[in-house]
Amino acid sequence: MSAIPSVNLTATPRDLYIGLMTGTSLDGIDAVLVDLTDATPQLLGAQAMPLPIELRQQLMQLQAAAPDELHHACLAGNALARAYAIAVEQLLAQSSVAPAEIRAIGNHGQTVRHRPELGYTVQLGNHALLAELTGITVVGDFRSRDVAAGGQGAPLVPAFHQAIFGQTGEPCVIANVGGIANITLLDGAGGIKGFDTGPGNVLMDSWIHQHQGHSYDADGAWAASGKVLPELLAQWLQLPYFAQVPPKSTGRDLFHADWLRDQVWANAYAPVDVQATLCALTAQTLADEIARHGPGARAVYLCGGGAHNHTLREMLATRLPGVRVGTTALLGVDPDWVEAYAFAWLAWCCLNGQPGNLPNVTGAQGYRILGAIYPA
Ligand SMILES: Nc1ncnc2c1ncn2[C@@H]1O[C@H](COP(=O)(O)OP(=O)(O)OP(=O)(O)O)[C@@H](O)[C@H]1O
Ligand SMILES: CC(=O)N[C@H]1[C@@H]2OC[C@@H](O2)[C@@H](O)[C@@H]1O[C@H](C)C(=O)O
Repeated sequence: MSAIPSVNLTATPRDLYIGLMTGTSLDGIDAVLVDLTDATPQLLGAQAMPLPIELRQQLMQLQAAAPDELHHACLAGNALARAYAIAVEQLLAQSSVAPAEIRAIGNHGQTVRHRPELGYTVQLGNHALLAELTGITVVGDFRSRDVAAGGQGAPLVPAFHQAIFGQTGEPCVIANVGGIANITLLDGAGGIKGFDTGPGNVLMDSWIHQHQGHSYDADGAWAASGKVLPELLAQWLQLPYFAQVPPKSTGRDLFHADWLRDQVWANAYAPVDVQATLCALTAQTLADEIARHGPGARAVYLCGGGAHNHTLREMLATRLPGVRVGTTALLGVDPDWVEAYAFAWLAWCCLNGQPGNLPNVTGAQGYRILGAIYPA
């Protein structure tokens, strides 16, 4: 009698992670579920959840000095943790995955101050409370260790971009256009550079909100109906940040509504032309830095919400003749989920004792394991 073949009914455990991102646009929570079991990571689920309006207002106020801000920051951190927990619950329900199957949540938190030159960067979000509410291990506070090591603490996505998009075989750029824009220059032979180029959508969002009441310029349609003001653009391009050599990072600390108001108050510009000029500022600063630091780039792959801004894409393509301009969808990852995906990956790095920073990008003294772990 031949032996009955044994069947292994125990499925190999998957290495599942959740990534949570609330970025400088303050538009909402991006949550992704990813499988990092092997060398071919997979995005299994994703969803965006708007931030409750009062919490968004609280967070906006915390971007600048405000009365009793420590108290309000702690309360906002708690409210964020509750909102993150809802996003996690919805993501898991939608994906039919139980919390116990998740190895960890990589939680970026909400940046309210970024002052690496003073030795600190602050991302709110009560990680301990999120671990309590979800019963899942949370890894958070990814930037502080890099800052402690003398780095900018940002951008952190270049290592992830290299890991996931590094096989294109040609020099290319991944450009994340969120509130702030950052680029990763991949030379096609393993070399990586990366830094923040300046404003992405943050000023455009603020201006259209002030003049049209919309939270953003859908597809860049309003900007497309205005004309770029060359003198105003030239004035903005004088800002020292744009001439600074990397490592460099920035945020709402530099690019905010008051800065914009100071720039335009003395002239009766048509608001629509200011919008067109702000769009050109984002495109021009991206193009200038790509030409300066990645002159051989053959393609630019956009991600972040700005990837949906057609006017911005056209302005960028015009300023980079001979360079293909598309989105990371061409590389297999939906541009809306790249950042949250990166923080799931950074949580994996932390739990596996791998460094998450690139010292030549952030300026840190060396590779560091990033993040603080709050076990389930
Ligand atoms: N259809 C669209 N057309 C034009 N712009 C859009 C569109 N959809 C989203 N955006 C822009 O993208 C922004 C959100 O982008 P994203 O979520 O990548 O930013 P973030 O993660 O908050 O910022 P950061 O990367 O700086 O932390 C919105 O505020 C808006 O300006
Ligand atoms: C301090 C901070 O939150 N910086 C963000 C912000 O948003 C874009 C740009 O500025 C980038 O430096 C960074 O985020 C991405 C995810 C990063 O660290 O790579």
